[in-house]
Amino acid sequence: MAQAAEKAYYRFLVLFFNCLLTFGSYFCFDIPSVLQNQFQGNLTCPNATVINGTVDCVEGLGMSPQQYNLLYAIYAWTNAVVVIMAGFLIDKLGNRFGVFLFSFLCVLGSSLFALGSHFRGTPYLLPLMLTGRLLFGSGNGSLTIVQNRITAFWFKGKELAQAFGVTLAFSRLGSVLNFFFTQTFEDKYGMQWTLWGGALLCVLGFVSAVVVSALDKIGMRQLGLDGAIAEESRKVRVQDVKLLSLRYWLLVLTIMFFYNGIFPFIADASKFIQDKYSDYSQKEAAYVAGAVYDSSLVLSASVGILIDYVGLRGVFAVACAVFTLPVFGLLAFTFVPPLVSTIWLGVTYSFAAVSFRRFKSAVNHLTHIVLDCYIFYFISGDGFKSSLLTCVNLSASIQRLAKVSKFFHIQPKIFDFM
Ligand SMILES: N[C@@H](Cc1c[nH]cn1)C(=O)NCC(=O)O
Repeated sequence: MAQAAEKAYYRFLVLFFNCLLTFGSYFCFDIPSVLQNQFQGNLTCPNATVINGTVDCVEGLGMSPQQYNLLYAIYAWTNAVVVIMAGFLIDKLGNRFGVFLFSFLCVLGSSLFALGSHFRGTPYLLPLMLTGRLLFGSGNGSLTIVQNRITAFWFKGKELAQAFGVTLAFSRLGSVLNFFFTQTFEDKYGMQWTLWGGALLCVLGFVSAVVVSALDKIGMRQLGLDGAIAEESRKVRVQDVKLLSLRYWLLVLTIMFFYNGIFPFIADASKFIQDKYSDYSQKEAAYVAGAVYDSSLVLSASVGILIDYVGLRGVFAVACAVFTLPVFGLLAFTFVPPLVSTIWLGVTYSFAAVSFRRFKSAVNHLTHIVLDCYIFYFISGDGFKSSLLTCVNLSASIQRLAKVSKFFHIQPKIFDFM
């Protein structure tokens, strides 16, 4: 008689909880962007006046723009560094250990971040919130790697492309809902409850980690694969990195510079829109900024099918980098409604993300490293130092790339492209 783990419902159950792993952390990642006004708002508003129904002083945490951007930079740096070690750790200790550890780090990080907001006006606020983002950054990127490994294992040779599409869509849904609801929630319940709400969504991720681990363990045992996977993982050699071609590296660089423009922009987009285009409320500005993720959510699946059909991933990646350039021109030098720019950015982002993700979990690992480094590059303006670090990260992470690709037997696909 066929075991439960061999049936379709079992792997779709795994997929459902696997998707929930990152839903909350993606939601949390951009909470600061929606609430940038409050993060940078005044500690008190003693002489506030109301003009046309809006108060001219926003009460908030009193951060400077630099301190606000540091929240994203510290996430990016720890994410980038930890993801390198995470790869090796997961290889040695397994997916189950990975989901527990990294989803726990997300919970811890987002909780510390929320706790920090209670220390408004004290010297503890920034260290607590930065430590929160640091721990959150240590968990989130690495969690996506384990998530993709689990999807790849359960859907290898079956509905793999669709499963990756659904996983990505679920994460995007987290981002989209953040830009739709966080401001309304903050209006009603205040900043502290909003941040605790984000932490609660990360707890949902942790609960899903428990369920996914259990399903994975039971299923692997039924399939008699537990030992085989560990053995395969140990056989992978670091020298395999030499097999990656110049064409592959060029694609990596393209995506790296591409992401450099996307996430730093989203981090500051809501406030930028309010500052530059005077007739946008905070809520409207968040909707417009979130349109990058909205279009990505809507398009990812169809773009995936298109790229699977026509191939040319490298061409798509380069083309969307080129077509993104005018967006920043529009935003900087014209008054064309910003929704045009954010939807446009969402379209090119979808093509870039999908064409890159077609290299499966191994490359996803690399994506996180490169894009996160470049968030710092953008924010700090310290190009040389961060470029150096990125190179170090790249070479270290490519070792992991070779490992993971072998592990999932996806090398033939990668080398097809090259
Ligand atoms: N580490 C995440 C950061 C992120 C960005 N938006 C939501 N979370 C990441 O690198 N994601 C890659 C992606 O394409 O979403």
